[in-house]
Amino acid sequence: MPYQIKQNLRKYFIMGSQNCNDDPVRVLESAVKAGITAFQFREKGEGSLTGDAKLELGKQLRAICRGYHIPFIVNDDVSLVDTLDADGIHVGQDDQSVDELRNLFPDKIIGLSVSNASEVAKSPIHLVDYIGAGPIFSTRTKSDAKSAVGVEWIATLREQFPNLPIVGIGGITTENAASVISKGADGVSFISAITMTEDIKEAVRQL
Ligand SMILES: Cc1ncc(COP(=O)(O)OP(=O)(O)O)c(N)n1
Ligand SMILES: Cc1nc(C(=O)O)sc1CCOP(=O)(O)O
Ligand SMILES: [Mg+2]
Repeated sequence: MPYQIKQNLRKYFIMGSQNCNDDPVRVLESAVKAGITAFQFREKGEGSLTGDAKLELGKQLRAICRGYHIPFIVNDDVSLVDTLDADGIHVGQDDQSVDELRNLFPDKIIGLSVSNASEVAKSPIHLVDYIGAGPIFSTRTKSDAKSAVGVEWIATLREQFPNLPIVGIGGITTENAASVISKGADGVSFISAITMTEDIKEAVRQL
């Protein structure tokens, strides 16, 4: 794996066309130029693309990440991993199992969401490359998001897993990102902090 996962989690941008008011290709280009360290293609939810249109957008976004040497991770959609030659996949508790994914993709990055202790207890944490912890703050971006768990969830995970790469997610903004890092996260992941800002360069700098 050519990436140093902890460093690459530092400013982890997630996005699909449904999140963007502007052209998603331009949004990602601005974000990578501004210094994001990883990208997740999450074409999901109301207004999202499907079929060939999703694939075509994925190809364009994948090419941008390749050009800037940042990991391109797909959300949920296992079929896209090989088709887009993604660097990895992010799944949640209700998606394809990590055990199956690790068998399918021994050398890819696998990220898993965990929101509470019981999810941790039933997850094969030893098989994943990083965990997404959240929602740390309340979010309006994901309609089925759980209730906010707060920054203490990061501290709890860090105590239990001193070396595991951890990224916070959910409601993370330029104002609160530092509080997530201060509790032990390796990085922050965010959608609206970039897709809803007027100034992507400045938002990435502050994040
Ligand atoms: C980095 C990161 N963390 C958590 C999630 C959420 O994944 P999931 O619970 O599977 O929800 P969806 O994103 O699939 O709606 C994530 N995508 N990325
Ligand atoms: C995709 C996603 N997953 C979450 C989780 O808690 O697992 S919260 C979330 C949405 C993050 O968007 P924003 O940065 O705009 O709040
Ligand atoms: Mg999922």
